[in-house]
Amino acid sequence: MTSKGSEDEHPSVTLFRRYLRIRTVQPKPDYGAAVAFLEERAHQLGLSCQKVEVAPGYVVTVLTWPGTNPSLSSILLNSHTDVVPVFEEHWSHDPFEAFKDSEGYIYGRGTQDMKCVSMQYLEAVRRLKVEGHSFPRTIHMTFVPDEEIGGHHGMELFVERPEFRALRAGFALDEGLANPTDAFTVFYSERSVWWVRVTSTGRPGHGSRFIEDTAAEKLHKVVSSILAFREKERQRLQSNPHLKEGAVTSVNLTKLEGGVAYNVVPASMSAAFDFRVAPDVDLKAFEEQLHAWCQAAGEGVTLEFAQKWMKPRVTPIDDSNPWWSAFSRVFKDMNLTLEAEIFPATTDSRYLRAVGIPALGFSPMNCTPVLLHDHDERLHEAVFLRGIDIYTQLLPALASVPALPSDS
Ligand SMILES: CSCC[C@H](NC=O)C(=O)O
Ligand SMILES: [Zn+2]
Ligand SMILES: [Zn+2]
Repeated sequence: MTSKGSEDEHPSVTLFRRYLRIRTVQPKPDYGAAVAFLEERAHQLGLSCQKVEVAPGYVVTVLTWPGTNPSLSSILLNSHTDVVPVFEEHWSHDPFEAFKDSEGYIYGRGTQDMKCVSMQYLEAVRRLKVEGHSFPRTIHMTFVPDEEIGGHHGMELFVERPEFRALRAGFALDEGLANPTDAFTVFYSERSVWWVRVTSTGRPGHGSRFIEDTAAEKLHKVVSSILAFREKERQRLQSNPHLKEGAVTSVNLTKLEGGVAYNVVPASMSAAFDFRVAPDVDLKAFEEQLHAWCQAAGEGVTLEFAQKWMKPRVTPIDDSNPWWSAFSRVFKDMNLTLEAEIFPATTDSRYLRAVGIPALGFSPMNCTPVLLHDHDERLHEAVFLRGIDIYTQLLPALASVPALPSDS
């Protein structure tokens, strides 16, 4: 049993565990320490390192391995540096110690989401460089802040910057999810996040009376309509084995607010919903449906958006897309099974796809339960190391895709 790394530990695993110990945990991530760590890696690997401060205190770090043909567009390997908070009392080990048990499981916040991927990119590049390879296309590794709370101080701003355009990204890889089976999952689109607050107003009065037109009754109607829709989508998913989670629209009631006392009927109450809208849904019609449910509940029921993504995009997964052909060919050649899905939640890939860059979400973790944002998030060191092998095959294939019409 070891918790700190031992003589015979693979150096890539030791590096991964060092990165896990940096507390880039929301809501107060230590971004400075992460950037310093990445600068050190750039130095070690002989890569240039650019720091782009997209908002005060929010730095995007870009490590670049130049290709031999600068006229070609580049490959962007993206990962976020922040991680979500923990409920420490529910963890078997300190989530920021990077404890490794006797079987080789590494426990820690970010082991799956997504410090593993950041280190796998770096270690694959290191290995390829050491072996003396070079490829036509430039490879940029971007390490972005703020993803876990929406990327509004990260990728959303970065894609608008001249420094981003100067990267000339032709294709991007970003995060995916673990797969508990022997197969790997790749994500070619994602659902649109809509956070909706419904506010209902009505007549107040004494809690002992049958007051007409109360805020609570009307809010109840809206909640019922939305939860009935939820059930319909749930059934649709459950009854069709070909449908995966990302292909239907989900919604959860996540907050109920209002009221001041047991015996005072409040004049206002609200409910908050987290919608994830499937990419084939007509968003205009869906918004009209939401308004219709509010209207049907009565007077004085309104809705507002805290998040409203309106640019769903799908990266083609057929041979019309040369990036897909190169990506999927590697899995065929390695005899690995790949399952293509729509990402059920939200990642920074949406910003990349929205500015026209084809992007695939991929975190090389098979035979691994999905534990992102969960207690005891962990990854087996062998799965982590296998991921480096996979990128060591993927990067040459992607960075050698011949010139495309979009390159000129
Ligand atoms: C509105 S942005 C929220 C982003 C977050 N991403 C990862 O978990 C998510 O809830 O999907
Ligand atoms: Zn993530
Ligand atoms: Zn996350």
